[in-house]
Amino acid sequence: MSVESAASPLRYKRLAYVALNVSDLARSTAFYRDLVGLSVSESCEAFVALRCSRDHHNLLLYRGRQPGIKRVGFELDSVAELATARRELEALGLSVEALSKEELKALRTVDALRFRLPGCGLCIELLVQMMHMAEPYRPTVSKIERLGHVVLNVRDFQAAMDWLCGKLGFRVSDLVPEFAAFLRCHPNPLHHSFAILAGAEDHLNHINFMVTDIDDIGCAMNRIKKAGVEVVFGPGRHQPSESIFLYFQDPDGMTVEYSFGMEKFPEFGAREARLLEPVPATLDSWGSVPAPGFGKTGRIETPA
Ligand SMILES: CC(C)c1ccc(C(=O)O)c(O)c1O
Ligand SMILES: [Fe+2]
Repeated sequence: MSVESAASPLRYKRLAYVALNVSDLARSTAFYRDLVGLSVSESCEAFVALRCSRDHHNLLLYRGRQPGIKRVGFELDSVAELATARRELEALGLSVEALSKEELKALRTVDALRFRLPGCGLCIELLVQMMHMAEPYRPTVSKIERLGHVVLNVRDFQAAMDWLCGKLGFRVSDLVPEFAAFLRCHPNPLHHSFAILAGAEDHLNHINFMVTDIDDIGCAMNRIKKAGVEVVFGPGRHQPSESIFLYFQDPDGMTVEYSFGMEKFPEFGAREARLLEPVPATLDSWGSVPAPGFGKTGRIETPA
């Protein structure tokens, strides 16, 4: 299995936000605010916007018939880079959607486009400049550093790899052959902002928030258990990114991860992707075992 990434004109600044469909907007808003520790920037007819940074939103919650992932947004550096990305995506034969002025205004974003990842159909938004809020994000129950990554299970692992790394400019940081690929959105230095796992179905596996302190992991475990929320994996340490982690379930059963620590890569001269042994210790060197509900719930929204 190849771990090569093709040179691509697509250059990502960072993972900016994830949009989820939830069955009960008020219940999920309370969960992500009070237990996860995000702050609500806005609640409008279409969505609730929450953040863990100066951005207007790092998480958007939409009322949806089936819980799952609606889209994921990556920020690019400039309007010029967005124009390059549009040409590149169209040259790849993808159908690129422009956002209406109204939607850009509602999303507090200068410009953006959307396309779907062939295969699983995930809607990917590329955006430029989300509004910075006047007030800094004030951590509450946990010192969240950023929205860290999004992980999907995909039926056709190799096809997803070919698109993401062969055409869309993601780089492989680590590969567990035929099982998992941890991808960085080059030239962003984080070990992974996106990952795919081989699965029987296409679905969301989990979303991740990175915390600034190991105590945030320990305190979260007790806070979450006390609230009657199921811990579905951990605490433990991942070998790929070297992070310490804890996974728990949101009110719809979608999996949320907190992690502390992550390897960073330079833009040039980065180490090669490693081939990691497909054994449980690769995923957790402390030896915890995922519960049956880990990473199971979350439909990928595709057009009706
Ligand atoms: C168990 C899942 C797929 C996993 C494995 C490794 C890392 C990491 O190295 O950071 C993750 O974040 C994961 O979610
Ligand atoms: Fe993760």
